Amino acid sequence: MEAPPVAKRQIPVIVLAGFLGSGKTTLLNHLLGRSGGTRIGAVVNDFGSIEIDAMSVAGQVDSMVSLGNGCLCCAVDTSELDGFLDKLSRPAARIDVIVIEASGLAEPQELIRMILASDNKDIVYGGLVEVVDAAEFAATRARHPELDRHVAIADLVVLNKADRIGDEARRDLLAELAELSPGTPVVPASYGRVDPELLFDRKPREEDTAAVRQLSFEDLHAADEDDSHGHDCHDCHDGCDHSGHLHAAYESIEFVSAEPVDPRRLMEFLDSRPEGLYRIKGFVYFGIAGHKHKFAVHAVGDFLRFYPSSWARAEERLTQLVLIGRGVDAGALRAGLERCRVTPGEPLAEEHTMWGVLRYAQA
Ligand SMILES: Nc1nc2c(ncn2[C@@H]2O[C@H](COP(=O)(O)OP(=O)(O)OP(=O)(O)O)[C@@H](O)[C@H]2O)c(=O)[nH]1
Repeated sequence: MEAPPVAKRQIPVIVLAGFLGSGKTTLLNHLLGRSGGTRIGAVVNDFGSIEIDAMSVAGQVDSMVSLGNGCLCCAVDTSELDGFLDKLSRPAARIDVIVIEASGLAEPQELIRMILASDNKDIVYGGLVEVVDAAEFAATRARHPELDRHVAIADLVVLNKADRIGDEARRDLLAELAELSPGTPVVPASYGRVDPELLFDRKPREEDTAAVRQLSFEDLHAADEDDSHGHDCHDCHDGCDHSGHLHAAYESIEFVSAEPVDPRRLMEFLDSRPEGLYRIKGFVYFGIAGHKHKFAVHAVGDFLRFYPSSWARAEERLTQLVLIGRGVDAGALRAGLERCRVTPGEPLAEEHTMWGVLRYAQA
């Protein structure tokens, strides 16, 4: 008798969602660092056209496709996402699990719908992980009741930034989340440090031979560069209705400067940021003696941190910022950032002007 055909294992596709700044990239980087022998393919969706998330993940994984400038959740049809999933599920990529990091304004149910509608037989929907910012959840939920729905459909809720709240707030939040999504596991975590086994089966690490080398970002990317262009909702003339989407009311403002940025002027800008400007992320180059390294910057609501790190060899010294907010005056914000630029011929500020920045620095 002929043996029954062995079912081909399908690659689970996990959606990693959560509101702006909740800690999705941090969690994804944690997973990538702790994946053992499991090869993770990542799809990263930045809201702004400067791909800050993609840059923050790229160093950790080489099997990644990146989609900037708009929410993947409102791609008109599924072919764009299918293209990404096809690349990552090619046998040569030897990927075990695919994680889609949604933009902080994406509608997870739309992404799930797209995965379920995919023609790709090599993949299977692997669940929704919703990251919740423990410190901001109450305020965010009040502004965006839609978030309740995201939590309700999650398969796993990560109550992130647990380090920023006390025991009582934690108990209250756990009770609230249990009410929103009865029966769904909720895992408190700091800096996204969850056990990867909660999301996928981890394989023991193989020896790093050429044969099992991860596909390089370029391998995947260069094959079809055009595929990496996102569908920008702001330019959407397809008649699809995104008005109920979280991102409908938000806009992103980008700033790039090859000239160094003046630390005092930047701190003045940051200290006076308007309330509607919920999220700032990117990298800053101050160029001041003793502080020439790369400063990642993150603002989430009132929270502000700089993270000094090294520039990659030959990396261009650039300041690249994405600001995301609603009801903000984009022109005024752009003008404010322009004032931070050190103009050609202007002497660089002295070292002590970095103090304002260093107060918010975290190693
Ligand atoms: N205190 C604290 N900060 C955290 C934690 N997790 C993430 N952060 C910080 O929160 C900020 C935002 O984290 P990201 O991982 O970039 O958040 P994100 O959800 O990917 O952000 P968007 O892509 O803009 O929606 C960064 O400054 C992180 O270092 C945590 O558990 N505790």
